[in-house]
Amino acid sequence: MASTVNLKEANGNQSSWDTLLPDFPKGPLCKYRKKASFNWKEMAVFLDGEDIIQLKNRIFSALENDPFFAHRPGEDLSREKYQELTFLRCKRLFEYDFLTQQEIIENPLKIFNMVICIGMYDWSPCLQYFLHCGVFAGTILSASNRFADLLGKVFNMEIFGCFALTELSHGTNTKGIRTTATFDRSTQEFIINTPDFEAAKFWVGNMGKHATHAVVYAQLYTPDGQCQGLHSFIVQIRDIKTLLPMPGVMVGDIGKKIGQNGLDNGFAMFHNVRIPKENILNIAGDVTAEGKYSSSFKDVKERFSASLGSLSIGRILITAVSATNLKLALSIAIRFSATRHQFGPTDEEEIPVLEYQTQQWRLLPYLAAAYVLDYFSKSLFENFVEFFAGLLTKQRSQRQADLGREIHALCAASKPLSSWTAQQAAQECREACGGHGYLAINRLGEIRNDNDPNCTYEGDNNVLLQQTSNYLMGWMNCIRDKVPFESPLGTINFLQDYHHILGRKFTAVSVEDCMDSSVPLAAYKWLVCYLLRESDLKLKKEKQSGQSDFEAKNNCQVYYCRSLAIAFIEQTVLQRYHDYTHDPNIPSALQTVLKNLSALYGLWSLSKHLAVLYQGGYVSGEQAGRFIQNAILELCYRLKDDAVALVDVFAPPDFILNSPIGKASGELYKNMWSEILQGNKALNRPSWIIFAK
Ligand SMILES: CCCCCCCCCCCCCCCCCCCCCCCC(=O)SCCNC(=O)CCNC(=O)[C@H](O)C(C)(C)COP(=O)(O)OP(=O)(O)OC[C@H]1O[C@@H](n2cnc3c(N)ncnc32)[C@H](O)[C@@H]1OP(=O)(O)O
Ligand SMILES: Cc1cc2nc3c(=O)[nH]c(=O)nc-3n(C[C@H](O)[C@H](O)[C@H](O)COP(=O)(O)OP(=O)(O)OC[C@H]3O[C@@H](n4cnc5c(N)ncnc54)[C@H](O)[C@@H]3O)c2cc1C
Repeated sequence: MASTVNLKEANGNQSSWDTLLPDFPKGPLCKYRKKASFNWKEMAVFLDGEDIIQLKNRIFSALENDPFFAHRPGEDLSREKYQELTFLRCKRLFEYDFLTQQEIIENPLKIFNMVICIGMYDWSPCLQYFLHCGVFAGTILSASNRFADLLGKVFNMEIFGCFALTELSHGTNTKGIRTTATFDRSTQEFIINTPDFEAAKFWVGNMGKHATHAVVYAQLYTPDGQCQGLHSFIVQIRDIKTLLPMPGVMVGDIGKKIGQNGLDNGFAMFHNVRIPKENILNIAGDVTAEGKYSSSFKDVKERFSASLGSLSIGRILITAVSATNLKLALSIAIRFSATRHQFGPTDEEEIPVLEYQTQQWRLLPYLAAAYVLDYFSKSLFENFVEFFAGLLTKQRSQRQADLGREIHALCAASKPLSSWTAQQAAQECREACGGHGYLAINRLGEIRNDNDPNCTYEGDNNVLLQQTSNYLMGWMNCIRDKVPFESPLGTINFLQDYHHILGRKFTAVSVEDCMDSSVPLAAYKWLVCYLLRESDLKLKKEKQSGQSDFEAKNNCQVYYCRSLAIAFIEQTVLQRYHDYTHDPNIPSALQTVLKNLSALYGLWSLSKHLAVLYQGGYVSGEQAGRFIQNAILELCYRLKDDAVALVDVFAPPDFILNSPIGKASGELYKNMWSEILQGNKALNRPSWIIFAK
């Protein structure tokens, strides 16, 4: 299957790369930089293109030169101050107006990169900004063009928006949402009600302190008393000038979280709040003036998916956000590992900890994952852009519907894969930096805590994976009946070969044989088919033993459907990266390192499934497992001299990375020491000490 992100010409030469990407300061990292097998600037230009690098430079330099974004070493901000600063920063982002509408239309990847650049600095202002003008405004935009006036106010920041789906007692289970919107024919209004406090909107980003308007999800009731299912409505929750709650609205802040504390997450209850009929976002359906429900979707299920369709972009971006956290954590841990010397072959000579096999094995597969997931999130974003264009032009073709389902199935698994990978990596990076990794100024704790909710919001990871396995299981009838099938993005097309693939075996006879990503890719195809077959058999067995559909499905998750969804997304992510890195147009100087990254990611991910590969008979004997393990170690070894250059490609400037041990100079101790001493309280005498006389 061809990937959608075009291979970008790494055109230009050293001098044009130098203009875009200045050299790093000289220092202890030079030793590794000299050993790299490729030019990091060529790689950066190849991966992003000059246009995107210019955008990144523009954003990074604006933040660095703006006093609102200044770092304050040693200062512990209170939550309230942090929320205030976040809001002021968010306002500044509007003033910068980094991208014009035209630029976004010409290259939608620019908005994607903008999310990442701002998030690299701090996720709180980034999420605040994009919840308002991405999630809130994007949901409205995809519904209808009758809200042009309101959208104008969004982009002028005259109003401030949030996206209110979750309630205190239901989140992932959106069918359990209990807020109601009842149509009143006599006034042509909807009446929004919260039945009790357990149905209060809860967790809503921007709602705690700032939002004036919310997209509120509620069960729509027509005057005949019928519930027409989940729909979304624009509801004003605070006065635009005073920020006092609107009549009938109780709104507040939910308090301190584990991370992302600049963002104000809030709750709201509605008591007979009246909104004009026009405020329904008629994505799934609408109500006539007489109170009749109408929908262009033929069944309840389709309506349900349409009303939740806007969640896909969030999940794709969370895939990218998590990959970004992976990059941040690795930039710090790899630069640290290349400059931190401990132990050595003799008493006189200490070696960088990156030279230890264990350190390489702990970090370098995550480095490969950062490259692979970054590429995947971009390519999936581009798939989404195609889908979104269809949505805006009201396409109702079968392809459009199938594309929506496929993107949903992909991002419902790529979000878990990416967020979990980043979460585990952040912890590994923290430990890989020893005690210094635990010092807050080095930022690994913040990265870990800010990444954490990526595993939960926009749908809990474990529950979302069920969407992907449901999608895959849905193809079983075609597979069994040998009916030809394909999907718009082609991600399931290989399943047509299901019967053949199941007969295949692992054929590598040496470690060298395993060094290309085609080896894990072939194994993954077998694994997906095997887990699909086993999940299908297990489901049948559960049903035959008298379990209800609900119970049967639940009893098929662990070791079956859950593993299936994970194997499928790992396979898909790897397939895209394999195709990308094996394209003959890749500049020759970059080919080897990119292929090594692809092979390492594939083998390392696959190695977590070794038990199932043996269990199902795809591999047998002692040697096969050994080959895979040794190939992983060999690839880590081959990549270790490239590791610093590989993080140089994606690490943001020092100001943005904001970690003394991760600075580009590699002056690990000088940087830490000066940061500690800059802290205004480092040498203070405590004011509270009173010694006994
Ligand atoms: C040219 C310009 C282009 C520009 C492009 C646009 C750019 C815009 C930029 C925007 C920037 C945005 C920046 C965002 C920044 C990123 C960070 C985001 C930070 C987020 C903060 C947090 C926000 C939130 O958390 S909001 C709350 C989110 N809540 C959830 O996600 C709830 C999760 N639960 C669910 O979605 C569902 O209930 C689910 C999926 C668990 C299903 O539940 P259930 O079991 O009850 O249903 P099923 O029976 O399985 O489903 C029925 C049917 O529907 C299908 N379906 C469900 N969901 C979807 C969907 N989203 N899309 C499509 N289809 C769906 C499901 O597959 C079933 O279909 P079948 O065919 O019957 O199987
Ligand atoms: C920082 C943050 C910001 C947020 N921002 C917003 C926002 O702006 N707007 C908004 O509307 N919401 C927001 N949310 C809410 C978020 O979308 C929900 O928390 C999320 O969808 C998970 O739902 P839940 O909390 O109800 O978890 P639950 O669905 O109750 O899950 C609890 C546990 O039960 C397990 N579980 C549940 N169902 C099943 C099942 N069928 N099978 C197996 N296991 C199951 C889950 O795996 C999980 O471990 C935010 C949340 C956070 C943490």
